Amino acid sequence: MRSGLKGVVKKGLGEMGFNAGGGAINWFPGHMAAATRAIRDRLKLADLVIEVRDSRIPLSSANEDLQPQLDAKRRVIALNKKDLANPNIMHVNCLFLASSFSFLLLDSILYPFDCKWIRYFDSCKQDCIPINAHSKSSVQKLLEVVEFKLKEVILREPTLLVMVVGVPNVGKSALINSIRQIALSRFAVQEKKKRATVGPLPGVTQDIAGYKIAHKPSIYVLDTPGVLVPSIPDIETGLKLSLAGSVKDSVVGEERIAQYLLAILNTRGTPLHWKHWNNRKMDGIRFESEEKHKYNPKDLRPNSRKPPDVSDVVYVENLVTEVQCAIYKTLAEFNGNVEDENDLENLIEQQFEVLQKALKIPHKASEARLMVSKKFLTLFRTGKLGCFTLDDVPETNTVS
Ligand SMILES: Nc1nc2c(ncn2[C@@H]2O[C@H](COP(=O)(O)OP(=O)(O)OP(=O)(O)O)[C@@H](O)[C@H]2O)c(=O)[nH]1
Repeated sequence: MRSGLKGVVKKGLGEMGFNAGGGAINWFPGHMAAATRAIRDRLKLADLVIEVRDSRIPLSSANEDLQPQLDAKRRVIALNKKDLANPNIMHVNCLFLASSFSFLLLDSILYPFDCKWIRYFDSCKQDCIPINAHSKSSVQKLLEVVEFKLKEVILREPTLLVMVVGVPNVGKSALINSIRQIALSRFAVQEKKKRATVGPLPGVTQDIAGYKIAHKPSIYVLDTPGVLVPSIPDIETGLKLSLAGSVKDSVVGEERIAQYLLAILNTRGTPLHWKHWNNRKMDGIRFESEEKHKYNPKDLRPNSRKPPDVSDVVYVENLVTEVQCAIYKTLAEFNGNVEDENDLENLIEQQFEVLQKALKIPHKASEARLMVSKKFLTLFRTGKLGCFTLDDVPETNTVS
């Protein structure tokens, strides 16, 4: 980890003060403890497990406590939300299965040179496929892998159980709904059409629910509540999980998560690339901060009865451009060293100020900083700021 970022992350420990012992980020409410026990029990019966992880954090979104049990099962890791991850390392053609399924491997020519994550999981002999749970074709590819892995068992078992597990908010329910849609069209399953509940906040699913997706043999998929480990190993993993939305915002605090995001962007120099994306627009940017918008922090639109002149899409596009322009300018004009903890903190403070303006949050708003953080995080989480992969590929296992 870069030194400036490390300092900010470390400082977060003291300032957040989650517990007297040093402030680890943990979210393990009662329902998660109960769900973890139930998942462990059901895992014994599962014929195959789809472990859903977040493509932006392929390692940090693994539930480490469940790994020994998952290692012993037929498993496919679905790296979901690939549309939000860096495409260079989550390329759409990067269906890569471990050597036991080598005949399904795509020709190596199809791999972009830096398809590092896919290569990493291959080096661990772990079947993995990047997906977008909302895309039928993407889920279809996952199903092909699942069916292939179940081929032997399908011949001898009348009923099969596929479990979908993962940390909160990685898209398990969205995936199950897509699987059911595909299955209903393919197998004409005679069953009342119930849907798994999908939501933007973590912890939506609190019960284990089964959905029949095929008959002869009957195949059931089990949706499970997202579960974290009782003790997240280090603060940076906790911050990454928070940034991806797997830890409830109130556990860490939106401001701290937004500061972490800014620290990542600055130390990676990401805003310097935004200049090129927005080159045409940047010249014409007008800051409209003096306009007094009543603001609803839950979404990105002003809470005004009169709709904005421009369409919603254009409004959000302009907002994104203004935000990117503001962050770019502060970084480009910054005389300090982003690798220095104090300098980086000063820069982030400046960026909070310009963000307030760019996000059109009134100067006197009592909770302006919180509103800036919420809006900024929403832009990141919806992919409006671009695609990011926050975890680094472990070097020791990377195939060169
Ligand atoms: N961009 C994008 N968003 C997704 C994708 N899959 C799911 N989502 C969104 O992520 C959020 C969480 O999805 P859920 O399916 O509720 O996640 P979950 O894992 O079931 O969540 P818990 O109930 O907390 O365990 C929702 O807003 C989904 O629309 C994806 O592939 N890409």
